[in-house]
Amino acid sequence: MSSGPLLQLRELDCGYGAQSVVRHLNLHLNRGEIGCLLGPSGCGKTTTLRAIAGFEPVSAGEILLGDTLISRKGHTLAPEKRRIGMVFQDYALFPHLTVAENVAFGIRKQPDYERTVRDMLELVHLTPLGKRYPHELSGGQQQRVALARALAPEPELLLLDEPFSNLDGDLRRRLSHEVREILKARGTSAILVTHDQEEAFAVSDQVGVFKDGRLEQWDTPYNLYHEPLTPFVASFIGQGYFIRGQLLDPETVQTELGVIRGNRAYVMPAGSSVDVLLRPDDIVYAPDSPLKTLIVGKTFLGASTLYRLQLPTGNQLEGIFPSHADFRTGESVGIAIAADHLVVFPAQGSIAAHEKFPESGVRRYSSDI
Ligand SMILES: Nc1ncnc2c1ncn2[C@@H]1O[C@H](COP(=O)(O)OP(=O)(O)OP(=O)(O)O)[C@@H](O)[C@H]1O
Repeated sequence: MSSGPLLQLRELDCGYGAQSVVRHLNLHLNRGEIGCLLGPSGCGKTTTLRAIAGFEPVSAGEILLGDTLISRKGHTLAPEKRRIGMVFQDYALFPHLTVAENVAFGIRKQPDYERTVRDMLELVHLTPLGKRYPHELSGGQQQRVALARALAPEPELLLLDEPFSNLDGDLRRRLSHEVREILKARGTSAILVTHDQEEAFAVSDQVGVFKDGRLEQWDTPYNLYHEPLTPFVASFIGQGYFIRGQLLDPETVQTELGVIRGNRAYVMPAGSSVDVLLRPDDIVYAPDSPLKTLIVGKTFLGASTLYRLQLPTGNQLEGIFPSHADFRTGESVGIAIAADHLVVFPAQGSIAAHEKFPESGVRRYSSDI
């Protein structure tokens, strides 16, 4: 299999009629990779997916699949000519066809289609259920049939639109891992749309975080968490708090927790007021540390415990400690900061800051809350 970009979106604009939804979108997906479009409701994920599938025209920019230009303004290659498969949230199986007939639907004209159907059913672990009808299957089984049906014609790219959102907790997690394994085993490239971060991270190699029709960052899950490029990505991905600090030099910040030194250099002038991102795993239990905090909340998570910690100023943070170290609310504990991926942004309210925080798993200045 050749590597290199399979899908390229260049300066893409698309929407509905005169309404522009997605603007200046650039991304590329290499062959064999799984990408994900992640973001709050209404930010344009499904619109982008539909443009890739060929269901919506584009108003500027272009989409390439391999070397073929499949969309640009005034030209939309028909969906059935794109070699792109789709899996939908509601499975969209044909109710009057059996499982095997559903899987065979797009390949019936191929001479050895029966063998392909058998292989596909085996791939998705549904061999014994080939003669059943969709209404005789669970939600997870129906989604596996939809996956087998989409993979049977060997698409170059598979698009999955919120494929697990009708399934609940545990099944959702299991099926998302299973789908990743199946796609990886076949080397199938895919783009998944979801608003569930855990699912995005479990399935994808690259994740794009959308905000208001713009892609803020297209990156690995690790980089999105540890090296967010914008305050929105920092707050949308993961949990944590922003605390106020002052940049001492490109890698060092003075905060109420003392001096924090990271491994990234910031180009803002020394003395700049900054917001420092502290995630729960940046705060470590350190019994001998002079830095003491008061435990004001506690959530037992099994292997670890998430503590809400109050600083002497009244500001709060969250810290995640191994659950062997068990403390009660009201106790004082020593902490240290292990934020080698130091993430800072111009302080909100300062001249350099221009971002708003519309929603977040990350909060700022917790004493304000
Ligand atoms: N058929 C349509 N006609 C006009 N506007 C639409 C249409 N479909 C979606 N929109 C609008 O386009 C914007 C983006 O919608 P889209 O479905 O792409 O968002 P999304 O990120 O997939 O959201 P969600 O997670 O809720 O599915 C929204 O403002 C939505 O109201």
